[in-house]
Amino acid sequence: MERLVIVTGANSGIGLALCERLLTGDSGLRLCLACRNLQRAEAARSALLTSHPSAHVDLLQLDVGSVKSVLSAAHEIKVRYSKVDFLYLNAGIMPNPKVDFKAFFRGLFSKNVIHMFATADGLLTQQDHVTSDGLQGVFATNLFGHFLLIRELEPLLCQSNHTSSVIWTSSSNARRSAFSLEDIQHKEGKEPYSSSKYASDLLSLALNQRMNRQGLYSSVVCPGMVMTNLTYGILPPFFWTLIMPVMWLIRIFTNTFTITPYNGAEALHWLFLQKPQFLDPRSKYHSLTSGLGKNYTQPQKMDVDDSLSENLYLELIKLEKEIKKDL
Ligand SMILES: NC(=O)C1=CN([C@@H]2O[C@H](COP(=O)(O)OP(=O)(O)OC[C@H]3O[C@@H](n4cnc5c(N)ncnc54)[C@H](OP(=O)(O)O)[C@@H]3O)[C@@H](O)[C@H]2O)C=CC1
Ligand SMILES: CC(C)=CCC[C@@H](C)[C@H]1CC[C@H]2C3=C(CC[C@]12C)[C@@]1(C)CCC(=O)C[C@@H]1CC3
Repeated sequence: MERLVIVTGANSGIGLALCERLLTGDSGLRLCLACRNLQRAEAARSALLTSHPSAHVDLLQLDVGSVKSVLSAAHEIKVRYSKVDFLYLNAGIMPNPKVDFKAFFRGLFSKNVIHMFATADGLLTQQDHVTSDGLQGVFATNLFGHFLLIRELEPLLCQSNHTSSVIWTSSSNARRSAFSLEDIQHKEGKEPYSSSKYASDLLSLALNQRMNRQGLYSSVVCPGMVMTNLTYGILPPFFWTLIMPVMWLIRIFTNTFTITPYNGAEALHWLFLQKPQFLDPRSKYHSLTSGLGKNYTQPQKMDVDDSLSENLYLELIKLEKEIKKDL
């Protein structure tokens, strides 16, 4: 039977590269590009159909940062399809990023230099915004919208004699110290991106604890450092042009500099080929590229624990109730 793969944020970067790779590997599947901008989604669909003319590629309007949009997209999915096999939760934002250059130069001459380039720990802050639902924008987009989508699609994800996979595009920038259970939306701090990605790691664990029995499996991926619209927004364009040769040089020393969206999508694609029952719910699956350009996937244990992940899940359920009450 035809497998259905839904990808959020599929019109550019890692999401689009994943779609390209999925179709190259299995032209028989049905892809659903869930994007906030239908014009950009249509352009992505055309590009995919140019290389795979007989592919089944559907479009769906979905703004994961808007509760109304998530609910109506979920409704549309339930009307169109009878089951979901793979749900890639890939859409993400990092608004108004700022690099701390003092910390960068300090890190450059320390023994932590590789770690700094791999994770950007202590390098990046962002200025968040509040959505029309009254939620913090990064939290709403990177985490909560996707959580609501899973909740709404449970009937299609959890079916008897069927396994489904939800796959989060997390990050090496996910950091426990940026996250607080008392402030899950990260209203107070300056690292909403780091907090939201750590929350996705926690949520994935909670989903596995609660939903494996019903056939739903959740995994977390880190695509490495990839040049996409998101990363291009971090520094001015002329700066990127200037340092691009250095970026390729750094890649010789750190396998986390995957750089191209194709390489970054490695672990996302690898997970598509695995039996989800055999994956480790406490590991993050990293896309890595060797100095010679060979791509591979490697699991690394996450800094997560059961009680924090369960408590986050309960907080999200509470917030879901509050938000739905106000609709
Ligand atoms: N690039 C990197 O080095 C890394 C990226 N990641 C993660 O990878 C994921 C993909 O990002 P990447 O490919 O790099 O960057 P892109 O900016 O190219 O892709 C992000 C995608 O998410 C979409 N998106 C953003 N906001 C929303 C929204 N509210 N509703 C629906 N779609 C939305 C964008 O749509 P639109 O085109 O309309 O803006 C775009 O399609 C993100 O989750 C990011 O955090 C993780 C680690 C490293
Ligand atoms: C040579 C030179 C001056 C490099 C620029 C340094 C930084 C701009 C990069 C160093 C580590 C990078 C990084 C990311 C963005 C760009 C850097 C900060 C990410 C935060 C992008 C999004 C993620 O999810 C993780 C990435 C980790 C590494």
